[in-house]
Amino acid sequence: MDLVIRPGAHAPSGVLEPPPDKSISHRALLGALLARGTTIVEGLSRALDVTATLEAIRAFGAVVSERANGTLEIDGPGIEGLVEPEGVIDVGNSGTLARLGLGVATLVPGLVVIDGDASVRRRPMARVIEPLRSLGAVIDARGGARWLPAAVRGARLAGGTIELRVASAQVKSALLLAGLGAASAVSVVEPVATRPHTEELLGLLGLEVDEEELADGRHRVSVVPGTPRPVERIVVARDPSAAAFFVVAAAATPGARLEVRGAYLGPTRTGYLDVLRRMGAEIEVLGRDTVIVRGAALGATTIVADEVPSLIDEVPVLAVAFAAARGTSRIEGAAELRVKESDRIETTARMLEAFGATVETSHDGFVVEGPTSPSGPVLVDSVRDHRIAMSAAVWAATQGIGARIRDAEWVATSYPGFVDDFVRLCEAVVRTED
Ligand SMILES: O=C(O)C1=C[C@@H](OP(=O)(O)O)[C@@H](O)[C@H](O)C1
Ligand SMILES: C=C(OP(=O)(O)O)C(=O)O
Repeated sequence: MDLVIRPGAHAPSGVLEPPPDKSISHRALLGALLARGTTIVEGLSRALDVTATLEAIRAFGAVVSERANGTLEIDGPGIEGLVEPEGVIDVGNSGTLARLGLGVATLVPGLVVIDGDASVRRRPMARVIEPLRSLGAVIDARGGARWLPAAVRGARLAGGTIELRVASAQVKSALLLAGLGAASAVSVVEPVATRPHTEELLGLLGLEVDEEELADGRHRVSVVPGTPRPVERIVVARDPSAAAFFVVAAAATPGARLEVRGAYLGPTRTGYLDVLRRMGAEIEVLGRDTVIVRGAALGATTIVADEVPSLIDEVPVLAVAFAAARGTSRIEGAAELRVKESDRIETTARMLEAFGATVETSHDGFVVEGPTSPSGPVLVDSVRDHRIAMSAAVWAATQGIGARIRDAEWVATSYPGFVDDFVRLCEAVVRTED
């Protein structure tokens, strides 16, 4: 489906309550699965990636019922009661479910086969499979244990310390979840701290989780194996990464004002706010979860490797801010972008070029010469990557130009209500075409 945006929209303004956080939603469901008893999950994301996790926990033995008010009541079998799924676990487009699912599968007695769509089949799995195997997991996968589909045979793992080369919350999470059934503690050392949602969940489930900042700047997290106790209620915070499309567009437009309410604002998720601040936008955080954005004429900046985990999913839309800013902006140390839903170094560059921007890519980042003054209409291929589609839509709106975004239905991967929020906040007139 193509999204056709008529000329005449404007930068987002008003109040945004972003959708529920995708990362936290995945964890809430896995927590409800691994704790034996009933958990109420409030405000779960309806993103397709999370729907895949909901199906997965059902296949592992959770019983899920939806209440009239939209909250979910989940009866989890607990680690001891996990069941061997009848069919393949289909992760769809979700790298998070693929990686965390490999960790959980080691706890399941019997065989678990995990597969996903064409994009997930291209994403690296050795980064999870190799360390799990080193703890005793029995896993095989396509291409010499590098790609999905993968097959896991439940086994009791040994404890130990794993030192990761890539900063990945997904890999860390897979190891911590698998560690729940290990013979002794599992520790993960990551080069830079990544999002802590699995650690937060395990703490909520009454498990012992330790964290330490090492002298060389790395971050160590350990979990002591144990039985999760059910949490009565998990309330999912709103998604700062979904908010980012509108926040960046407002920040890059002098005179625009946007208020975002209810978003998770933990330090590993808000790197993009720091970047926008140093580019000149006025960003104010009120209380625990409200952000007021006032747009400005932005100046150029450089994003360096250590910051990347705190804004990894926001890079396609931050690239729009780069293109709008005066001067040369760059991002480096971001090779991880090459192994997301698309190769986001190349696909972000193509998206910017469709608007007339000057971009040069490197192996681990790109450089953008701004400012760009796009004239419409523009044609952007989303390459079935939700974040490319949404970044292009908000940029077209800030410029008031017409745009056609191919395969825009993929926004539902993370933000099913995106088009509604876009139409309301940007006063956009849109139509969809098959
Ligand atoms: O753990 C998570 O929920 C996620 C971690 C990130 O991946 P990596 O940490 O593997 O880079 C991010 O890109 C993804 O959208 C969600
Ligand atoms: C990379 C993303 O998700 P995942 O890794 O779960 O597919 C994303 O949402 O941008």
